[in-house]
Amino acid sequence: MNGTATRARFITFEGIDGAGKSSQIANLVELLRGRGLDVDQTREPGGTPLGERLRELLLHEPMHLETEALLMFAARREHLAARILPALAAGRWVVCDRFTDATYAYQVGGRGLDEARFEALERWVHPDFQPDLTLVFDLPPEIAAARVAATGTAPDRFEREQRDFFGRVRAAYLLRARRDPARVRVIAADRAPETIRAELEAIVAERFFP
Ligand SMILES: Nc1ncnc2c1ncn2[C@@H]1O[C@H](COP(=O)(O)OP(=O)(O)OP(=O)(O)O)[C@@H](O)[C@H]1O
Ligand SMILES: Cc1cn([C@H]2C[C@H](O)[C@@H](COP(=O)(O)O)O2)c(=O)[nH]c1=O
Repeated sequence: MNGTATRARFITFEGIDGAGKSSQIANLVELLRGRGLDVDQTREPGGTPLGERLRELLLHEPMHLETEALLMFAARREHLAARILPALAAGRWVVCDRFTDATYAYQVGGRGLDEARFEALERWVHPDFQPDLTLVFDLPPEIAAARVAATGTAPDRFEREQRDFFGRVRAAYLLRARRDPARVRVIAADRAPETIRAELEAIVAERFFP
């Protein structure tokens, strides 16, 4: 990648559980730092001490669907105020594992949260603010489930959901991408890691370092 981007950017990674975001996030962060950029890598739910405590509840404690959506946005409000916006203002790039598209995909698409409630929360928590680029890792739920199972770690409340849940989450991500194609890029995640890495690098280069 050549050239210099003018301002710090907010880049988010999305996809169903097991889509393969983690290693590609690490690749991107390494790539950006290699360009001499200051990069803050973070995640949702989480990213702040309070957000990490909310994450524990969200991933393990049974709760009402609307409680889940409210806690996701509560953690996000804190994350924006305490970390994301100050980092961007200071010129640090922010790379985040999941953001509001995940609430649309999981709570609206997966669980059936009323879309108007989601929109009200999004408008409240971050009016006029969206990621500069969102990368949706797309793959069939059965492949993702096999990858998660192969890790051998105990599944959390979301990972224990059935295939049809992840089918709805996947469809909601793709709908969100179709609605905002300038921001959201879909990456076929059922390919070799090196192929995905190369595509990711090309997208970022084209977008920010033309
Ligand atoms: N392209 C790939 N092909 C095959 N396996 C992969 C690929 N990418 C990642 N994996 C493996 O799949 C598993 C899940 O990957 P990873 O943890 O990166 O997914 P994730 O999207 O971050 O998942 P989650 O959202 O559940 O944290 C890991 O064991 C990882 O090594
Ligand atoms: C931000 C956000 C996340 N989720 C779900 C999606 C995942 O199952 C977990 C987070 O775990 P990860 O594997 O570390 O990505 O939380 C959600 O349902 N809604 C959201 O807004």
